[in-house]
Amino acid sequence: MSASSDTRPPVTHPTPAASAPSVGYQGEPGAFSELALRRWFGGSARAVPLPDFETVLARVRSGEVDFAILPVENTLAGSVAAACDAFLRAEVDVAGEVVEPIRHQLLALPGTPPSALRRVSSHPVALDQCRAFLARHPHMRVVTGSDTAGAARAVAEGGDPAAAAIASEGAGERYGLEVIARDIHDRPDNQTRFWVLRSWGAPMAAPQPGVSHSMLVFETRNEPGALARVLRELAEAGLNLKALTARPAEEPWHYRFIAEVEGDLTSGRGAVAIASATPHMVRSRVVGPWTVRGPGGADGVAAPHADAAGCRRAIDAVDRALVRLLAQRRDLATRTQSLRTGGGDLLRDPAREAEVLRHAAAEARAVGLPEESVRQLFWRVIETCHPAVSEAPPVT
Ligand SMILES: O=C(O)C(=O)C[C@]1(C(=O)O)C=C[C@@H](O)C=C1
Repeated sequence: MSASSDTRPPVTHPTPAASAPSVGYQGEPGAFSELALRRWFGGSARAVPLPDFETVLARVRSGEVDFAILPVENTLAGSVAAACDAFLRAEVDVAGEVVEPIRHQLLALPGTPPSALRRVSSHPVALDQCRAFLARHPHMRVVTGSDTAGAARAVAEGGDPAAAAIASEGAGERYGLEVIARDIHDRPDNQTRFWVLRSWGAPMAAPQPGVSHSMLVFETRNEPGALARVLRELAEAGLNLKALTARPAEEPWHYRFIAEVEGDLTSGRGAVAIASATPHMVRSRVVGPWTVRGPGGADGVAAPHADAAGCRRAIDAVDRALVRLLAQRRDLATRTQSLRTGGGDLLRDPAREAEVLRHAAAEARAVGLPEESVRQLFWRVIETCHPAVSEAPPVT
């Protein structure tokens, strides 16, 4: 793989006309996909739980939901095959990517001693991330279910003290379960990548900062070197190959490849690479570009670490990102002010400030932060972005 530095302008990020988009996800409330969609869309988005990946894709394709979120790869369990296959069958666009830290908890009815547990259920991809824990507890029979939060709900509703589920702490809180064993995933830096999907042709809005990523979906001729020739065109264009996924095409022993690269395949050297690779491909389509958010993503938030020094480095990275976001916010606020006043004196808008504080409080509630404290912090944020605004916050 070759390194690349992306100096192109920011990727255009989709935002639907409505301020609170609807976002479909597979699973039940409390699923990791719901956490991921909150990271991308914030607390005000309407999360729409759906039974399976096919339904998620069908809903976003038909426009019944504005966006969808799809788990595509986990650092321990690898590609989420069913999600990739559903994506390959649907004509949808990737609008963004979220990298979400995944922390699994063993959940059971409150007061259950660990020795009483006989059965543990969860999504198979989640079970794959907790292999060492499950191997250490062979007295628990492993049962696969259709999602983590659904498994937690079933334990709560079933009332069986021998039953446990593996799911997020949030799912445990939602369904009134207790954490019996904490952080049981095989590595502390466990993460999943999710694609944010939209139907082709959905409106695009404000550009987002960050490195753009895009993908080539293709099939090759069944001949020696066909895949290597396509990949060489990408490498020679200086595009870093981030992930290569192979899924079976319908015809026996034929494959469909998803090559994800850092860079834009729709313009410049990326488009030239695609033109050169075309003779080596049977079918192909380019998807994206999009930006990445979350640990290891383009917004610079660091991954979780096992030791305190690693955590502090991660905190430092988060703090740097926060300050950069503040500078970005100040620039936007300054521009808003000048558009509102036609370049005149700074003018406060108490109604808008109240709205900003309300949004921040809603966001805080969604991620479990103390609302009042975040509200006050945001008053200081408005102040910091506008030194001229320094009075007490409006009462809402
Ligand atoms: O939204 C605006 O009109 C702004 O000027 C930005 C902003 C803010 O920082 O959020 C700043 C001052 C106004 O009183 C209201 C909001």
